[in-house]
Amino acid sequence: MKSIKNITCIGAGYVGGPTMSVIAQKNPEINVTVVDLNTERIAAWNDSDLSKLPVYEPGLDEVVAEARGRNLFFSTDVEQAIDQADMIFISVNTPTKTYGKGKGQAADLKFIELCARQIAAVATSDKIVVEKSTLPVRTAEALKSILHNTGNGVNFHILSNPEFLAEGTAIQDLQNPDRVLIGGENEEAVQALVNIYAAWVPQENIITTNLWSSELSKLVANAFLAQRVSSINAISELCEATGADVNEVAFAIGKDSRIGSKFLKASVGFGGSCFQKDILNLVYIARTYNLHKVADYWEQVIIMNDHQKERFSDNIIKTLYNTVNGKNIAFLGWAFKKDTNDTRESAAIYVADHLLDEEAFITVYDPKVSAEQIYRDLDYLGTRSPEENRRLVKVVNNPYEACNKSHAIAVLTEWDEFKTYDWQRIYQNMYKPAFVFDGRNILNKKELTEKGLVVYSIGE
Ligand SMILES: NC(=O)c1ccc[n+]([C@@H]2O[C@H](COP(=O)([O-])OP(=O)(O)OC[C@H]3O[C@@H](n4cnc5c(N)ncnc54)[C@H](O)[C@@H]3O)[C@@H](O)[C@H]2O)c1
Ligand SMILES: O=c1ccn([C@@H]2O[C@H](COP(=O)(O)OP(=O)(O)O[C@H]3O[C@H](CO)[C@@H](O)[C@H](O)[C@H]3O)[C@@H](O)[C@H]2O)c(=O)[nH]1
Repeated sequence: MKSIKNITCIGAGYVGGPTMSVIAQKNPEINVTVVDLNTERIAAWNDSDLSKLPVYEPGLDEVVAEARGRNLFFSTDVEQAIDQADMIFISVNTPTKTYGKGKGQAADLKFIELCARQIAAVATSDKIVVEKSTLPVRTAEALKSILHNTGNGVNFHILSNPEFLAEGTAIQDLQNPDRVLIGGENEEAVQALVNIYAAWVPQENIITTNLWSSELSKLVANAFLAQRVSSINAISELCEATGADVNEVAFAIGKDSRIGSKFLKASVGFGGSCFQKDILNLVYIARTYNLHKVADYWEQVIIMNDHQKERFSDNIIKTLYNTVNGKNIAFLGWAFKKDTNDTRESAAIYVADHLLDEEAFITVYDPKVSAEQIYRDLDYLGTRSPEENRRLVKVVNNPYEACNKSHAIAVLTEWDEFKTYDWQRIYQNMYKPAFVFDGRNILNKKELTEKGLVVYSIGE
């Protein structure tokens, strides 16, 4: 197989953009073109002002500055990029289906299929097609079927190469991955992709498996990670009932090297575009194989997460004397975790929706999320009219303004800056008792209590 000179990635989102930037940075001799149908997104990737990149990730601007225009290109010309490429990554979205069979659980593969059909229609030379998107196990079979039936004599090899980066630490994760996973049948094709990663990843961290193990491992990794969060969140409720402290319990059990200390932070519930979607997908797959006990087991991870979000907003309502009607609740944070502008499935959306049902007024401050995005998230739920969402929810650029004249503050994202605020000043400008609900256990409860605030944390 000839060496790879041109890579194309279809999908310039949270995965395609950062992943290809790092591949281009580490392989200056390979031309990497990232294409997307979304012209606005591509324009933002090409913006000379690096603060306008469509994805906020610490360190991403530097990588883009180094590679863009040299061997990293962003374009809307999907067909040309497909035709030129030796290797094509498919990194498009695979959301949960919102219609038809499998609605609410199965992954919607229409974007993936569209890519395969477009590759089949355009390709005039042999290609390696890499599944970068997270996909149900055995999706490669469907891709093969579409690509191998073009009748135009072009050969396709399909690889699975799931991405394990976490948002907020994407560049660090990409530059120093715990492992790179490559699944495939054709040894030369596998080796071609190994070579690309070997430019910076030690060989022992590049794992090769069969296609199905690779596809399934991605879903399983997310299920295991999310399961740890739901497990500690389940224990947080028991801590609140018994006088134990979940932070102490997590620390104590995490010291056992068999358990480990990571991913044991109790919270208002996990969010993000992946955990829920991928577990629902795993549950759906298990059910299609009639493995109902397996499906029920993993479904509990989601059930517990929904319960945790609901418990958080219920506690706010209960503490505020059983009504938040007409009261001002300040939200610190809207993103699903710190250091990202991504809000997909953020716990903040569901907590807000619950409080708005109770006719609270909410003022949101998030250092990276725009007002348009916050309203889009609420409108998407369809619980109330867009006008009503705008009447009840205000978005501000200053945290002190958000907290001013509030009856309660809810911390929904663990942004570092929240810890360094002048909490005395915040206290002075709030209605009393001045309640704080720390959904991330990041604030210094003792200090805030001394200043007069009444602080509720998770699992304490
Ligand atoms: N976000 C993460 O942290 C993360 C991490 C690992 C894996 N994943 C997986 O990676 C995949 C992509 O996730 P994402 O967060 O980057 O999604 P995203 O929505 O940010 O980006 C997907 C992009 O693909 C584009 N697209 C869709 N169909 C297209 C087509 N036919 N031609 C050209 N462009 C097209 C969309 O316009 C969009 O910009 C998903 O399967 C996801 O599960 C995501
Ligand atoms: O101890 C913890 C750890 C995480 N979270 C929450 O869990 C969610 C997910 O966090 P994280 O996993 O750090 O971010 P993601 O970007 O969603 O990354 C996950 O999902 C990606 C998409 O598939 C995978 O690539 C990553 O490996 C996997 O960590 C966030 O809301 C976090 O606040 C907690 O509440 N407690």
